Amino acid sequence: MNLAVHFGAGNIGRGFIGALFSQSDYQVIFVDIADDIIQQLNSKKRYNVKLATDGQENITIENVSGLNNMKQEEQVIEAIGRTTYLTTAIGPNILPHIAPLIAKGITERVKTNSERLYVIACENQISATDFLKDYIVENLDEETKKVIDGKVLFLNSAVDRIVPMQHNQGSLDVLVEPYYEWVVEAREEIPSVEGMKIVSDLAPYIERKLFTVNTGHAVIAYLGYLKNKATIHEALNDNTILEQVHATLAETGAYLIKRYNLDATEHQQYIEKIIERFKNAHLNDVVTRVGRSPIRKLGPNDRLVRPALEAAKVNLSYVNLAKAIASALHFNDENDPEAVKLQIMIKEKGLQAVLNEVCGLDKNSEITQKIIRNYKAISVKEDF
Ligand SMILES: NC(=O)c1ccc[n+]([C@@H]2O[C@H](COP(=O)([O-])OP(=O)(O)OC[C@H]3O[C@@H](n4cnc5c(N)ncnc54)[C@H](O)[C@@H]3O)[C@@H](O)[C@H]2O)c1
Ligand SMILES: O=P(O)(O)OC[C@@H](O)[C@@H](O)[C@H](O)[C@H](O)CO
Repeated sequence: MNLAVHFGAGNIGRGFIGALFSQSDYQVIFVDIADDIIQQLNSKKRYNVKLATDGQENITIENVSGLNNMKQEEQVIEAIGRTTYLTTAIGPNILPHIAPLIAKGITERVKTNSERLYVIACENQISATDFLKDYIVENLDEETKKVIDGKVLFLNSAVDRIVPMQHNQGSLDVLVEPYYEWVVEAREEIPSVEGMKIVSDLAPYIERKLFTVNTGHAVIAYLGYLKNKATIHEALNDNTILEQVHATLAETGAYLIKRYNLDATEHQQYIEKIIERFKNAHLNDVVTRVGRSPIRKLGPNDRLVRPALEAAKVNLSYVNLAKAIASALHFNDENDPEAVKLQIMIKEKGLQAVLNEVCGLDKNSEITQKIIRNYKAISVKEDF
């Protein structure tokens, strides 16, 4: 049986990527720092993926186990030595922290194993695997750096499945939406995994996903948060929020259609399908999860700022994206370390400096001015 080593036994790890490997007859070793999850994986050796539908269908996931990367380094290195795939779903900010251990695993592996290793970061970030590769290479000695070409293949990917926070403390089971899409960029044949779609150019897929699913999600989360809505589906019941999502996705859509020569009707259907996915009340997806890590989400290459900048470059509207950015700057969840940090930064440095430092926006640019105007409008009047 082939092996897949997956870093991050969280929602996407167990509910999507690990599950697909298991269903494709791979043995799956999850690597995580959460002791309770690792212990349960090793004692139960199985869990259920539950579909967020009226029927709540169950899929049993087997051949799974776990390792703690902080406490079981040697075992992780040994597993990397014999795995076919090494995947992650851990959050883009965590990739630099797991890279040293992966580098150790690769260093040992290439000494004895000539089989190719396939590395895929499954994160909501453009070129996440390229970033992971750079972090890993920084941790390799010169000799290993010379031999990894051809022995380790780093493949970028786009992952799409809504997996909310789980409200089942003590259980490994994961509630997921039925829809999923996993697109991997590869220019040669790679070992097959059920549900993995191979493309030669990922750019249109990842941009379409990030700037539709994740931009739309962010708009609902940040406006929902401002209007005291607990969940995404509840926020979408508010017509002003629903209208704002449509208006913002019309802006990202205009950019995507122009940039990738998409069919406008098909893209509109894609948008409608995604908004229907957001309405799934079985998911009970809280706005604080979807809005989490606002500093990351406000980054220059992420779901809000990048499409606004791209739209501006080609003279397309970004009025509603500017509103979304302004609402993200108001996200003040006290349980979210990045939200807390962002609010302190705004207080101490001012909005213009934060837009420059966090979003990479020029202090005097038109987009900065638009965001500041919207930010102030929200401060004085919450319904906009
Ligand atoms: N949940 C979704 O709907 C969804 C969909 C598509 C993509 N994603 C992306 O997948 C990634 C993971 O998201 P998630 O929702 O599964 O998050 P999650 O918080 O449920 O899972 C992350 C896991 O990583 C583990 N972890 C954190 N730091 C670690 C470390 N240093 N070493 C080992 N393990 C560590 C955590 O313990 C946790 O189990 C993110 O990049 C996210 O954007 C999520
Ligand atoms: O995971 P994040 O924090 O980048 O974004 C939050 C949600 O938008 C995201 O997890 C979606 O549920 C997911 O990307 C759907 O495929």
